[in-house]
Amino acid sequence: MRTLYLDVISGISGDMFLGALLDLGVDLEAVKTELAKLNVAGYSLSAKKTAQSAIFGTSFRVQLDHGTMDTGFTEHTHDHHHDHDHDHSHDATPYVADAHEHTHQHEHDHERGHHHHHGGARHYTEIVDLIQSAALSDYVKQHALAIFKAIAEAEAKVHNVSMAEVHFHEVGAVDSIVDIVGGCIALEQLHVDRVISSPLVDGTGFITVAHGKMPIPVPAVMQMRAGTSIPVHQRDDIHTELVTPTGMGIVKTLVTTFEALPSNLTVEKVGYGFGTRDIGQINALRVMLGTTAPLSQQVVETNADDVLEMSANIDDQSAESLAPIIDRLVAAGAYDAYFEPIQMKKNRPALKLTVLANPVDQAAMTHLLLQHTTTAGVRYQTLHRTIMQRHFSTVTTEFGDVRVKHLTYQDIEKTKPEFEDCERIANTRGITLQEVYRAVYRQLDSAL
Ligand SMILES: O=C([S-])c1cc(C(=O)S)c[n+]([C@@H]2O[C@H](COP(=O)(O)O)[C@@H](O)[C@H]2O)c1
Ligand code: NI
Repeated sequence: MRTLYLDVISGISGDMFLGALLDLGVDLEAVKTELAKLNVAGYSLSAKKTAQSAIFGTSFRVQLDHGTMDTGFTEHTHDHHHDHDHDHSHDATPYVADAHEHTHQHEHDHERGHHHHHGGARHYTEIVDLIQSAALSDYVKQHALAIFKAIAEAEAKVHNVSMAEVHFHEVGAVDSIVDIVGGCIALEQLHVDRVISSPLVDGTGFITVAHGKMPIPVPAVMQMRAGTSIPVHQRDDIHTELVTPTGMGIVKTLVTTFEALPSNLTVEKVGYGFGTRDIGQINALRVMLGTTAPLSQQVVETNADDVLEMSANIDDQSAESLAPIIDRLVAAGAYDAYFEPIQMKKNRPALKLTVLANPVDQAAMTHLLLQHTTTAGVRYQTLHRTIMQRHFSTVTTEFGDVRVKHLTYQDIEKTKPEFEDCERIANTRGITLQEVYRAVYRQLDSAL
């Protein structure tokens, strides 16, 4: 299963997220090509390879063209570094107050005595239309819309307005659209099956935006935590915002579990997406891209371990809608998952779902169980077990290479050709599975 792990060492914003994915190798030109399918113009993107604390990563920025914003307004050029860089007090995001009350504090406007106008503001509903009508993939549309919805719901609640009244003013609108839609495009290109995250880190204190001083976590971020158990650790030595509303919207929508880097994840790549502000330490979102090999193909060096057994009795869900949970649990790393027919209270024929998993995956498995079944609770017990050590070798036969599993316990040894390899060869060569097995054992015997 292809996994993206967010290591939120110093917060997360929209451009840190996209920067980190670009750092993993996503092609910026390909992202630009997809973004061009949106009816948004007047911006350019840059992704610079740069260093912080001698660590190289990617600094991704959205730059609005001078006087060519898609809004038709030609007020100012704004190189928009909203993440972690609010000294200029430019509130870039969801903006909900009456436009005429909002005085833009950007220096260009101050110099020219401009009152910021919001003729270019985009309502949440317009952004939804913009995304829905674009020729983007369903994956990108669904995920981007879900992120915008999470942010707009939080903004609506914080400012006590309806969703339809939430609007993103011109700079913030382009920036958020590019960060969010671009992030989803990048994610699709990485073919990620799941996104998991470390607990989040935010700062403390207050930041100044156009509306005044906002407590950290900023209200929209705090609101998005309502009804969730998203873990956030606040650093009392960092007095600025590290998690922006866009960053939290991305996390809330995409992340399925918050946990330490899974022990069975084979990390293929590490990427860093930089924020702009100097926070006295590396200011980056670190991401790891990796895969979890099927359990039967993992090396085991021990003869004993603990296994978590989880179960739930279910009497009110159709067999049809229950069945997919097994594949989801196994894809997320469960050793096994299965149903047993049972008889429940009120004479109801029902199913008992049992999951065997690594104890470190308890949170992830629980989340999947509660999300995809009707059960209101899950039972746990930790079991001790004896297991055979497991190693692998590759045997070359006249039909092709076959992986072989070697199991050992004290004086006991077992050897088993990998079923998937034998099955593939049997199918492509038009021979029986037995013929492939025999060819493998001939090679093993001749090596003795
Ligand atoms: O403009 C508004 S209404 C606004 C509200 C909030 C709330 O938390 S409510 C926060 N902000 C700040 O704007 C910038 C940009 O955020 P991005 O999500 O675009 O990265 C950030 O400092 C927010 O805290 C603005
Ligand atoms: Ni403004």
